[in-house]
Amino acid sequence: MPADPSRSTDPLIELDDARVLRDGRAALDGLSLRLPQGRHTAILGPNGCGKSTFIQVITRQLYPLAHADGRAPVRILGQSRWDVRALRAQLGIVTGALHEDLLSVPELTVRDVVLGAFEARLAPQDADPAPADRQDRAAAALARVEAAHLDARPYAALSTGEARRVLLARALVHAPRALLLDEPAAGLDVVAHARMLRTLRRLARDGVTLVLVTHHAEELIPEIGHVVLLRAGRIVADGPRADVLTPALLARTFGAPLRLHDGPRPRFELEGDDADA
Ligand SMILES: Nc1ncnc2c1ncn2[C@@H]1O[C@H](COP(=O)(O)OP(=O)(O)OP(=O)(O)O)[C@@H](O)[C@H]1O
Repeated sequence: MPADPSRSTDPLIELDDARVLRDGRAALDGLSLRLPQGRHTAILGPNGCGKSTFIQVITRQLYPLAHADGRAPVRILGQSRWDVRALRAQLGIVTGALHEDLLSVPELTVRDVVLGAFEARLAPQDADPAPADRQDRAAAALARVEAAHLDARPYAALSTGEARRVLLARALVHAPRALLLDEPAAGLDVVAHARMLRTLRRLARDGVTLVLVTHHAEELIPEIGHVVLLRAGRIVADGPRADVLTPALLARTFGAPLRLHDGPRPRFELEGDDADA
């Protein structure tokens, strides 16, 4: 990362012909993408299109093949190499995989989970108790997502909706400029779902850039003005929301006649779908 990445005006995420093989097959097949700071973007596509692979590339759990000419296939804020801790301070990440990892340590409290972000670990280990400024920031991050009351609860005992808010607080504790969110409202009940979308809208309006990776239409909150459609590890379309979410491009992406009813509560309609069939 640069000496002071907080001043960088480089694109948030750049992929240059990124190719990732899994079991010998291309999960990302020459993906080129440029997501600038300040633009809320959704990466949308069906199961298996490469969304999780994309996230794992950003979190450095997977690496694209190197280019023969030395070009970097992935850059974040202009850097092709980055330290995980420095990255988290710029780009908070909320994924189901992180949730699973946190569940593997049953004694963690919610406060531990948020404090762990300062050390890029599941739980804090540097000092016990953590320094007062970190405690204050953890409390503020929990309050920001209306989860202050969960502070002392065991993370493993939370409901899905509560845990999702805590993950969001953990991602926000560094006041990152951007959030990378993997299906942030999936699996939540109707109230938790609406609350999560409301929180995301507020964060977007507060100036946190959102990069949302999803196949759920309802997560396309109005602040998302740019959409990238992905199919089989390739880009089908990349452009302004209204230009991209067309029946023709959605059909090409999902392989079926799909229409988006856009608006405050976007939803997909599969044409010809008959509940009695
Ligand atoms: N651990 C793995 N080993 C081998 N192949 C994998 C692995 N994980 C994913 N793949 C393959 O890589 C491709 C992209 O998968 P990926 O999980 O990135 O898609 P996705 O869009 O996140 O799907 P979903 O919406 O179902 O989570 C798929 O063809 C998938 O079968």
